[in-house]
Amino acid sequence: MSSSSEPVVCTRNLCKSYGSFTALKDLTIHVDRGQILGFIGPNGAGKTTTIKILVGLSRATSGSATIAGVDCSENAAQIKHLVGYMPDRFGSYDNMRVREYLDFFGAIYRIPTSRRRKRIEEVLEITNATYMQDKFVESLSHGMQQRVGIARTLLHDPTVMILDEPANGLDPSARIEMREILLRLAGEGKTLIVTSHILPELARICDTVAIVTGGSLRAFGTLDEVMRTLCPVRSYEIQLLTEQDLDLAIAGLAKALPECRPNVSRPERMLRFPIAETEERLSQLLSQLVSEGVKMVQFREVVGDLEDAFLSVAAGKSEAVDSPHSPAAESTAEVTS
Ligand SMILES: Nc1ncnc2c1ncn2[C@@H]1O[C@H](COP(=O)(O)OP(=O)(O)OP(=O)(O)O)[C@@H](O)[C@H]1O
Repeated sequence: MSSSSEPVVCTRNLCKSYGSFTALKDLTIHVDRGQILGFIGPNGAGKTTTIKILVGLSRATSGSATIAGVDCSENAAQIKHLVGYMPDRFGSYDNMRVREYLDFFGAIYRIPTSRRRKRIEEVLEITNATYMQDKFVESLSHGMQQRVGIARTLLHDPTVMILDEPANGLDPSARIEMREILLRLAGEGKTLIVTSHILPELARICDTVAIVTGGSLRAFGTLDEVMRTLCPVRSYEIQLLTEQDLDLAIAGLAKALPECRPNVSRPERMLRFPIAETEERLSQLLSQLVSEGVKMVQFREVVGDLEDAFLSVAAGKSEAVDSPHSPAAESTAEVTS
């Protein structure tokens, strides 16, 4: 078992080939206890391949994957106790009430009958699903089914939860509820890996993100690190008090950064421009405008989002991350762009 300071989930140079086809190349990522990793990639990127290895359903061709220090390929039985996996499809369970459904899975997890009833109550409470217990599973809305799916995944109290598209198909209020449940689970010490195509949703809950395409890791780090590395050209906007200030700012910008081509919106008295300069150059620009008496209402970066980062990767603007061998070395986004 791992010590509490070690990452709970750890893959090192993980590779998977199907015949001559390589589905996963040198994937090295880690997730600490109580953290949420957003695992992102387009269709066919290698997410399911990775998840199958992590849950002990598939053996890596080379490299290693461990959960709480237990090798996922060598100790599949132990891994099943450590991991709870929620697939993106609920499955079909005719004529089964929620409580019966959870009891059925409790039996599969070999939770003794004497403890099962109490555990079912606990997981229903955690997922705000107690009121559904006597409803037929088939009669539940998609959002309700997703919560019951999480309750099921929690039954055997796994250390790590892997959730495939938990927010898919949920309406905005169900998404908020799902987000709160996931954050609560992480707050209670569960380690979560979440895949999603709804990137703004992931951005709100993830501590770190890993972006894979074509079986290779393209970015890994905190959201901020990934954004900075994948989107080095930042967007700034300056809002001026009057039109006269706007003209002064256009002139000042042309003097300080002649290569910069701002977009001018006179009705908003706003200048917008992309910039790859250092913080120091930006600070100089700001000081210069102030010293020239330009009255500004705002001078700010327009922060891009995870979708921008993902699209820049999907468009092939970045190369695969050089997988570091030591997880401890990974405090920043390991991306080469
Ligand atoms: N059993 C298999 N035999 C051969 N190729 C496979 C097998 N399983 C997966 N692949 C291939 O490996 C690649 C990665 O597939 P994987 O299912 O991991 O992608 P994914 O990121 O989960 O995609 P999606 O978002 O569509 O589920 C794909 O090209 C897929 O066709």
